[in-house]
Amino acid sequence: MSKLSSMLRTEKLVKRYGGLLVTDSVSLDVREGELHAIIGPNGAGKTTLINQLSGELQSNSGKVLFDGADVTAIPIHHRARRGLLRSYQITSIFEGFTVLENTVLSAMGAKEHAFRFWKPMLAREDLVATARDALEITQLSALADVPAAELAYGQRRQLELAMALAAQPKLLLLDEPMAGMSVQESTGVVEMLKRLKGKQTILLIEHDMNAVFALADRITVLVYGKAMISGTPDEIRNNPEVKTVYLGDEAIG
Ligand SMILES: Nc1ncnc2c1ncn2[C@@H]1O[C@H](COP(=O)(O)OP(=O)(O)OP(=O)(O)O)[C@@H](O)[C@H]1O
Repeated sequence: MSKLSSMLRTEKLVKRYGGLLVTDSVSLDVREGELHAIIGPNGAGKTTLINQLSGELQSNSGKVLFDGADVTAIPIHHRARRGLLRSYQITSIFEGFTVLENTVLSAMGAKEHAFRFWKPMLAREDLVATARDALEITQLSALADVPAAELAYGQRRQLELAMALAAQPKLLLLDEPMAGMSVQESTGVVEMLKRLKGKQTILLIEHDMNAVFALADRITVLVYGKAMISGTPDEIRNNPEVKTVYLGDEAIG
């Protein structure tokens, strides 16, 4: 696949709640290798759209095409198994297991039906190597042997990301990965995403405009459920319609 090919595409995707059209015929294109951000004012429909992509919500009409296949009717866990993964969708963290063990479990779950071929977890060198890479990217290596129960909030969120990466998804859906984090922890996530850029296809929803404009290869602006425009950060920043939407909000970019 070339870099410009689509990893995820939607065609005229629709979600209605009664008379309320929350996703209004959205056609989106996330290319292989890019970090694509979705921004939009509160209530624009970002969370609804990501739920439709992950499979948590069924769409009323339209299509979700992932890695060349139509996954519109495919349930959430099967989408994840094909490599369309949302970070918090990872099996919950096992409190008594260490950071490394939790991450190895996630790597294992992605490769085979977990526990089917049970062996001592840390004897699986291939999985341990994958897990250690994920811990390095998320800067959790120093905490590898710490039980999950002892992690602070921000570190748990980092562990979720590490576990998501260890599952080696083809596309990672990240819904506000910095929410609830301290400034220092958020900076850590931005740095991590910079390191991942180009290596991992990511669809990011994030309210922090500075982070979005610093990170994204392309941005789609969602307004009242419609994809108003997709483009590079510069194209979005200089678009008069986008400026109008964000008028009164802090300056974007
Ligand atoms: N289950 C539901 N039933 C009815 N209306 C809903 C439901 N879920 C969301 N909505 C409505 O759909 C619209 C879009 O909501 P959504 O949470 O997707 O927006 P958002 O862009 O993620 O917002 P925010 O930036 O505030 O998180 C809102 O008007 C919301 O009230």
